Amino acid sequence: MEVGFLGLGIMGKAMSMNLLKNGFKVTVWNRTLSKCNELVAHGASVGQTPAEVVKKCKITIAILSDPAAALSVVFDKDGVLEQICSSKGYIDMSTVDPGTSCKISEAITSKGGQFLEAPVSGSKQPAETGQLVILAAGEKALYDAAVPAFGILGNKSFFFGQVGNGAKMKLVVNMIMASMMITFSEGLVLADRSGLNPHDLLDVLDLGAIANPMFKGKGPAMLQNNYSPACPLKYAQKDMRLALALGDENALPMPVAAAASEAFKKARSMGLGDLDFSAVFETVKVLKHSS
Ligand SMILES: NC(=O)C1=CN([C@@H]2O[C@H](COP(=O)(O)OP(=O)(O)OC[C@H]3O[C@@H](n4cnc5c(N)ncnc54)[C@H](OP(=O)(O)O)[C@@H]3O)[C@@H](O)[C@H]2O)C=CC1
Ligand SMILES: O=CCCC(=O)O
Repeated sequence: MEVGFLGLGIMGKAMSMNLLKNGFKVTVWNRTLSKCNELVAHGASVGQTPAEVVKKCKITIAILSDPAAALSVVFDKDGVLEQICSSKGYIDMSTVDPGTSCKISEAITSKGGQFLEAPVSGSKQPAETGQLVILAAGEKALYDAAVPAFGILGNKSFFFGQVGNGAKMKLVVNMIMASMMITFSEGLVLADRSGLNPHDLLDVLDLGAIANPMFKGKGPAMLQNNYSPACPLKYAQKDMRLALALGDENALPMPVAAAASEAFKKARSMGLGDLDFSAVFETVKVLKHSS
């Protein structure tokens, strides 16, 4: 099966590599074209534009930084819309808001194409090992056609019905994750300031009811000030912004998420946006020092 792949960042590079290694023919495109070279070395073809990729492939997958990037790749000159047609499908796996997804869906379907949103839960390592959780919604026939690819990229795929539901699910999950990261950071600092060993706290947490892969995976690195990016902080802040907007639309007060969002904004203002989102720990350390 031949698929197109747009966006070779942390996630897209790992995901397209998995498809290649598992027998898919893949044609890739990235805004910075030089990032295609590593995939070419593993057998990928390159399209010079998103339109060229769509022209060549029956199904094209994208995973791009944010709503502006997702829209640009579809609507701008040489974009997806120029070549999408009734025999083709477009799957956007970027984390965006439901409104952005619906806008892309309307444009694709108005030209006869099929559209699926399919954001993912899981970060760099699950992308590398094909262990993502895929949160799809939109055209069911395209979902069914994509199941073989999703089986390589992830260990579980969900289909949530109409476009927007996948985006909403992803934002709810990431809102919980980012809020947990703030509480975790405060706990680590509180343990330290009150005379406990924060490494002991990690051990205790891992044995109890709130043990989870995020605390276990990121905690030891955070205590060493190691924030090598798996999920860049600027995206966690983007996701909090989009999740709070979803809360606004539903008139839902979310005071904990709002406070967490402010911490991520603070971290970006400190220049930490390209580090892993666990670097928000630095804002908690600063606040606790100054009080
Ligand atoms: N990293 C993670 O752990 C996870 C990330 N996500 C989501 O997946 C998406 C991608 O994340 P990730 O791979 O980490 O991000 P990266 O920053 O590593 O990659 C971003 C990609 O988007 C491209 N891009 C940015 N702006 C534009 C634009 N205007 N036009 C065209 N292409 C553009 C970049 O191209 P270029 O190389 O030229 O800059 C690059 O290919 C985001 O929506 C993120 O929220 C979801 C789950 C986990
Ligand atoms: O969007 C980033 C999510 C990271 C994760 O699910 O571990």
